[in-house]
Amino acid sequence: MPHTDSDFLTILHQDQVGGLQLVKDGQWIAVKPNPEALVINIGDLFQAWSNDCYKSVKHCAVTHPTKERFSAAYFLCPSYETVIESCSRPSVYRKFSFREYRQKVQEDVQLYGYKVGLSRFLV
Ligand SMILES: O=C(O)CCC(=O)C(=O)O
Ligand SMILES: [Fe+2]
Repeated sequence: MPHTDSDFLTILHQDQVGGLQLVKDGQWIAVKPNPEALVINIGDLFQAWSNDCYKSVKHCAVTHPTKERFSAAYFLCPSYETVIESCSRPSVYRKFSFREYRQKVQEDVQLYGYKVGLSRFLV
């Protein structure tokens, strides 16, 4: 399922089977598996905090037809009370708490079946 992560940063490890894909310049590309390396994904909060300077990457994990794949993800999130606001002006997004963000994501998924994400918080 293509998505962006609703956190600040994701630290990811995938084994040699691979399967992680991301969108670059409008095209899906496979992330070359390297069991010796960690993949660092920028999340939605990082994007908002940087005022869109850094983008939360759209990605997904696809399974191999015959080989089992293993991946482990660590989601770096602030406390729910943390207010996300960029110090750059003009600000692309209104300030919001992580709690508010998570609630909105959950609400949208329940209502529409998908995450709307940061565009809900555009100024
Ligand atoms: O399994 C993977 O390589 C990615 C998993 C992922 O994107 C996620 O859990 O948010
Ligand atoms: Fe993800």
